[in-house]
Amino acid sequence: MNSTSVPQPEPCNIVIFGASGDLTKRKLLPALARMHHWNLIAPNSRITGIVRNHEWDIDHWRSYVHDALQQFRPDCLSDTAAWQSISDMLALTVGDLSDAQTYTRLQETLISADGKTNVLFYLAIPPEWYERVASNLNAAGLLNESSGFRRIVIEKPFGSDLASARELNRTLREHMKERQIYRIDHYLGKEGVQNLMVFRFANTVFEPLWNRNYIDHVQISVSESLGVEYRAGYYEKAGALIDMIQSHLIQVMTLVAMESPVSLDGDAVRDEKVKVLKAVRPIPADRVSEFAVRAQYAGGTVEGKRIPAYRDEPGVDPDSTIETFAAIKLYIDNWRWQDVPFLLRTGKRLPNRVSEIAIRFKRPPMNLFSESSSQLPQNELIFRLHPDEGMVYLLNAKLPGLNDQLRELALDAPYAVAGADSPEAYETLLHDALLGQNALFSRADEVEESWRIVTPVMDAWKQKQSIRFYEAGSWDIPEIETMMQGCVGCWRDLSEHHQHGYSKST
Ligand SMILES: NC(=O)C1=CN([C@@H]2O[C@H](COP(=O)(O)OP(=O)(O)OC[C@H]3O[C@@H](n4cnc5c(N)ncnc54)[C@H](OP(=O)(O)O)[C@@H]3O)[C@@H](O)[C@H]2O)C=CC1
Ligand SMILES: O=C1O[C@H](COP(=O)(O)O)[C@@H](O)[C@H](O)[C@H]1O
Repeated sequence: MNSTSVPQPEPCNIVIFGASGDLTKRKLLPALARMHHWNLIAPNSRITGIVRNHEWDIDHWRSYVHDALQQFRPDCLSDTAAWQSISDMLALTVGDLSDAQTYTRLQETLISADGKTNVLFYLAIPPEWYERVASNLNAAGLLNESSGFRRIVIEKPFGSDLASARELNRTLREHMKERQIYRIDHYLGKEGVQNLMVFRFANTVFEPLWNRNYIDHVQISVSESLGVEYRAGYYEKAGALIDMIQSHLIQVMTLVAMESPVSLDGDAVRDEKVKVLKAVRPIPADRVSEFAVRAQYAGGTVEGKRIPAYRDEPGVDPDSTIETFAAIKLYIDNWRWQDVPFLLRTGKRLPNRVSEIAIRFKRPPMNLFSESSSQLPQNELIFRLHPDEGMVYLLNAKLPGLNDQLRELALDAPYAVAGADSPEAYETLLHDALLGQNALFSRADEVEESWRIVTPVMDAWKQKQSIRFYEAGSWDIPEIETMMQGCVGCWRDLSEHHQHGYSKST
């Protein structure tokens, strides 16, 4: 990354609640180490871990951080001086989240620089603790901004339905202002997702086509080969609809659909996203099966490995009807998008890991080349997020030679720039949170609207005592094809050979 043009945030106390947890180890510590590497953590900053295990002391915390980096970011340890400087930033507070003393002790660890005491609280803890921790922080005076900024980062899930999300937002705002709350959605930190906004609003070429006159439909797909891993407890309550669609996929959809914001200011961007969400047509409660499909993986083979059924995974109810695959069709009732389907799908234990956003254009009004092809393949613009980031534009061209045959031409533009080191989503988002830039974080009303959109589907699925299965490692979910009725072509084929955008999804 070219860090010379990237602003360095002010010195800050970065306080991690849940320092001994999985998210801290796999995502936060590696991200902080990389930010340190790029000089994006100001000297005189401090990283304070909060743990409840009284056997931990500062040496234990230091060696824990070292081990985490060894495992997930060994490059950040190659320079002894760099590690020493990270190690010098570390501080530890031991105490339970429910104990007022924990917050008093934390207060004592905070350091000031340049006359300010800035604090970013990262709540890497079970969500049922968010309200209580916010209340305890407030009671201890730790959210008062008289000596510097006080911001709080929380992780999804933001509630478990519309009512609980509203209640969470209401309670958090009893203790702090909305602008102090950073609801993280790591999809918004992905380079490929941010590129969507740049592509749309820094170019003139496609924006005139970006509407119902030219676009037939939009497909947003996140296919994972992994299963639920160690998170069955959480997943059994969430399922694919809430885990991925209610948050990440709907967020991505808003960036595809929104109008140009008046600026990149957080509220300017989020105002436009909320307008999209508010325009999403409610799914009729009695017709959910036309708009949404769910399934659960049975045993099978993924990437050459035998995989047990979801119901046989540790921590999963043997009769579980939780979906590991979900697809949903949404319409945005506004001038630009009237009657253009937005098709969102995601699942675990599918054949491979592919994420992409595909904009499928309408067919030409007539086919001059009918002798050589009965139906022209449709033009398609694909933003790839995984396995590699980039854009592909699928066009029809002439097959070279003395014939009038056509071929599909893929203008393939990888996103990576030789030698460039792209930031991970958590690096981008932590950097933004330290700078006070909240455009890539979800606002309360966005979260609530997303819950509103999925509520009829959640309700309908809760009432059903059965679920259909797909073999792990397969796309054997034919029901999703009926969602494509009226659309040009089929779902895109995400299998290995096609993932670079060369697919002929007729
Ligand atoms: N892990 C991930 O990839 C993702 C996580 N999230 C969200 O991030 C948050 C953290 O998740 P994750 O790291 O996986 O969870 P873990 O269960 O691995 O970690 C939870 C942390 O909270 C601490 N904790 C729990 N109760 C208390 C208490 N009473 N007092 C002090 N500390 C306490 C735990 O301490 P102890 O070690 O002592 O138990 C542990 O450090 C959750 O909200 C989750 O939904 C969101 C997306 C992805
Ligand atoms: O938030 C989550 O995202 C991951 C998928 O993220 P990706 O960046 O690997 O595409 C998903 O596996 C997990 O279940 C979900 O909670």
